[in-house]
Amino acid sequence: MNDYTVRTIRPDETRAAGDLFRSTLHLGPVKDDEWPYAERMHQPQRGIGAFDGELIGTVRSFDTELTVPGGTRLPFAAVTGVGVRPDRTRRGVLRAMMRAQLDDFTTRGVPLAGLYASEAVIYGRFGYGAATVTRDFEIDRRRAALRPEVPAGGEVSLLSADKAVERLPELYANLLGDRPGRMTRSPHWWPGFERALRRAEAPVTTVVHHGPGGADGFAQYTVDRHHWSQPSEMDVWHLEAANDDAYAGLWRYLLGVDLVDRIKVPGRPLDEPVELLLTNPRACDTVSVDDGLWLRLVDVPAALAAREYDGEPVVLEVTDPFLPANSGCYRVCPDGVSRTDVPGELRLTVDALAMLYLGAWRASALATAGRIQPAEPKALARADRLFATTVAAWCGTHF
Ligand SMILES: CC(=O)SCCNC(=O)CCNC(=O)[C@H](O)C(C)(C)COP(=O)(O)OP(=O)(O)OC[C@H]1O[C@@H](n2cnc3c(N)ncnc32)[C@H](O)[C@@H]1OP(=O)(O)O
Repeated sequence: MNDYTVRTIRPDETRAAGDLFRSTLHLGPVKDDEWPYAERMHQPQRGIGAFDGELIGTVRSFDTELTVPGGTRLPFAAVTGVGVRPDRTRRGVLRAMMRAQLDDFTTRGVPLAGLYASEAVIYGRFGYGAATVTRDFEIDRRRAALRPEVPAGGEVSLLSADKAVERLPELYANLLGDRPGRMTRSPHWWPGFERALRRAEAPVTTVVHHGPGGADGFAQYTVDRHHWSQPSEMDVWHLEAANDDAYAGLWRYLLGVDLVDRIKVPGRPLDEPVELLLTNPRACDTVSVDDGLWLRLVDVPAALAAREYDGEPVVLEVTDPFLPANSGCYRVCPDGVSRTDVPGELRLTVDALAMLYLGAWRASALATAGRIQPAEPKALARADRLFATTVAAWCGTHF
């Protein structure tokens, strides 16, 4: 029996909800001078709390859009702030909040939701699947020289913190492109960016790349340098380029920053050709490859219909225990997606479908792991082709 209730967080409870979430991550309450930023990150009516007399759990989201293969952008609920008080865990509080939140997305007609998972074992049961894969890499700057044929790039210029806050939202929107998994950054995302920029311990540097058509890329980084005799590290927080020239120009700049020994770049797309810029590709080390965005197809027919496909039809039999209206057979082909009574060729749960959806995982790889059960084994090769994408799925926006 549940001895708690789940309801929408009131505006006067927002700060307590934020602090509860922080405490579950072993962080202290938000400081008074940071609250003006943090408050703007909470979209009204999107916070959910569990109460048993006191607030014991919280989850929230903000509205944005996600690019799906083919370039269409779908409404997307960015889920964050998930936490349950440690003296109330493992009694179904998260499950009850996920129920309320996914029901709310369904009622409001939001086809996709996603999150970054603190642990990879939590969200599959609610239908979320790891739908992008990211790479962290590090460059030994002292060994990294650019190959002669690398494009020269354009001019790179510094941007003050005030100008970064003012100009980057529009610049980011202009260079978003159509890579699957990319998301628009809502007015509830940028305050976190501003807080990080203005409150960081080390100075944050923002640079913009200018091509023939104007600003077409930017990067942001800090340099950790304690003592002249110690190696110093650059941490690249953001690197966005609309084209190859901007990408090369930004790397030419970053590799040229003085008094830096190592450049650390987390959470990048798998197909980023950074090694190919270097005369010695081994100056770049992959440090880890991890799950990135966890995606939830809230409305399976709408989500399947919105993306592009290539190749021959496949019939998928999808099971969604948490949102059973999604369960059923779908005929998927480049001409469209329709529900069908024809028996499914490939059986899978909705979290595995999310792993397939942006093209990060091949159907045959999911079958190898038992995540897809093929009633018709030949359908795997067709599904591999149908769901393949020309560029790797990548979100690049942490929330
Ligand atoms: C998107 C984000 O914000 S990521 C941040 C997530 N937050 C954190 O990691 C903070 C620390 N952890 C917590 O606050 C909590 O442990 C939570 C939110 C992860 C889980 O909350 P709980 O109320 O304990 O989850 P609940 O009791 O509803 O569990 C639901 C199911 O998930 C499982 N589960 C929940 N958390 C975990 C975990 N950390 N590891 C393994 N299994 C877990 C439960 O065993 C249960 O399994 P079942 O479906 O077989 O019954």
